[in-house]
Amino acid sequence: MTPAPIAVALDAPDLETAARWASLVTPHVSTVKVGLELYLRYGPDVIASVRGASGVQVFLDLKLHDIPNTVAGAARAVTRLKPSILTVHASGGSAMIRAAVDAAGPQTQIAAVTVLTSLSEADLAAIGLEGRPDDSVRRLAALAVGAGAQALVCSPREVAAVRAEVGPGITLITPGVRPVGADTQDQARVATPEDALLDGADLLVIGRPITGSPDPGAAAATIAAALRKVDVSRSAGDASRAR
Ligand SMILES: O=C(O)c1cc(=O)[nH]c(=O)n1[C@@H]1O[C@H](COP(=O)(O)O)[C@@H](O)[C@H]1O
Repeated sequence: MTPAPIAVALDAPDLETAARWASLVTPHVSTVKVGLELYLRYGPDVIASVRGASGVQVFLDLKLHDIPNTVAGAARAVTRLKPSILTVHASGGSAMIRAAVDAAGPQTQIAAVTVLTSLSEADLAAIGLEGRPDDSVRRLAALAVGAGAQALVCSPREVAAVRAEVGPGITLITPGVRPVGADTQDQARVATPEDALLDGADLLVIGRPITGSPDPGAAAATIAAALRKVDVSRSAGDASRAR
């Protein structure tokens, strides 16, 4: 069966746990995501450990955010690890995003994180981004694509608006995904896996709803099966769909 378009966030305190989660979920999902916790503790070797024998795609989520020269150097430094995706913050600006795109190897897509899914409208106002999150997300999405980003990270709440803004060729990645009834934890802008897919997401980042389960393999399989039932022909922007 084709693995579901899910990147499981391996936010684990130790490598053994991360590698175990990766091996349990990889029959069901296309991608595993290594973030700051694992990478800062174990360094580049963590990539090979979680990739294992399965050859699953590895998404390296370092959320680079610095001056263009520094980000280019950092992107070059991880090129040999061949992550399928590497994140940068879109708010680093056009020149920084362009530098990352130019420095990343051909096998790595640069994904620009628009507005963190943990931020509510009030949080955004407090950092000077007044108005609806959609507006900031759309503006940053357009900027990032203009700078050459091939992928964007946004919440599933905005993914339809972002798809309308950037068109079909850009990979849209949505964290902030919670199955019905799951605890939202520190995520502020969330939606269900089914809604994220229907609204045009290409890859769903899901961590604790899978890794916090007593059986991460079964949790991944359940969400993957639910996504297989989604009729993506009822696609983004279908205003008739109840929200
Ligand atoms: O870039 C990301 O992956 C990311 C961007 C964002 O806006 N929000 C967000 O939650 N993430 C990551 O997505 C994962 C979500 O994990 P859960 O909340 O456990 O499903 C974490 O690893 C976050 O670092």
